[in-house]
Amino acid sequence: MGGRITVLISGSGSNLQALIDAQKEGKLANGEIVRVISSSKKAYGLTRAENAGIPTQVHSLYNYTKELPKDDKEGRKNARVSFEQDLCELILQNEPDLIVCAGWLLILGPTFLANIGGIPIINLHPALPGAFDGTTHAIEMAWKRCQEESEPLIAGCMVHYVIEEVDKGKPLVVKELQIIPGEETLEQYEQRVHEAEHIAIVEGTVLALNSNKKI
Ligand SMILES: Nc1nc2c(c(=O)[nH]1)N[C@@H](CN(C=O)c1ccc(C(=O)N[C@@H](CCC(=O)O)C(=O)O)cc1)CN2
Ligand SMILES: NCC(=O)N[C@@H]1O[C@H](COP(=O)([O-])[O-])[C@@H](O)[C@H]1O
Repeated sequence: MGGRITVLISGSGSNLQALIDAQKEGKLANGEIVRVISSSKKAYGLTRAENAGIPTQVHSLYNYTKELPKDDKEGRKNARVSFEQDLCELILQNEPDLIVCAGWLLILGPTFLANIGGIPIINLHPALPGAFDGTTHAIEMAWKRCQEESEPLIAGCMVHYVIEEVDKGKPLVVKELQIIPGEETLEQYEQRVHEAEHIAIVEGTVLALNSNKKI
């Protein structure tokens, strides 16, 4: 039962907090968050993890690229490979059974996916399958599309398995939300999405842990 979970974040960590709270309340299928890794040293999610007594680590791509000229494409490509190799080593230290991207704002490239030892990875995305894939601005894009088209839009969020093609992995949890043009501000819709995300991230993590056990 259960499983060791490493959570990847980049920002405020409200979805990490939902996982921490679920673990405390015994609602994470006996899963244990063993480490939180942030791509940004400024991420408030680091504070949330530290407050919960969870080991943290900052792993910043900037540290690998800051000395490189902006137009050094080859150098930046090699730096990203090194970043991903080191990220794999970092994660594998904790021998997790599951990796959860909870607002991790970097694409996990082939180097990472080839060296992570087949550990399942799931991601939270604030859009429905096939809508606004590959973006970090899906909430705003969905709301604006609805206003522009002046038609109700079914949007929402999902938790999906991570594969090389961004946001194209098999969905685990889908939460649909209807946006009515002119009925709510972007901020109000965003709040509804985040509320749905906080439920979806826990449901998706539990499903992934239980699916692991079947192997
Ligand atoms: N191989 C995969 N990697 C990631 C996936 C995935 O499905 N497959 N999900 C993403 C999360 N995500 C959307 O849900 C996402 C994250 C980041 C980006 C992106 O374009 N990142 C840029 C940097 C953007 C920035 O710095 O603002 C980049 O990595 O160069 C798109 C979608 C997690 N990774
Ligand atoms: N494409 C990835 C993406 O847009 N992820 C989004 O980042 C936010 C993280 O919030 P949090 O740091 O408060 O958990 C969430 O809205 C999540 O869906």
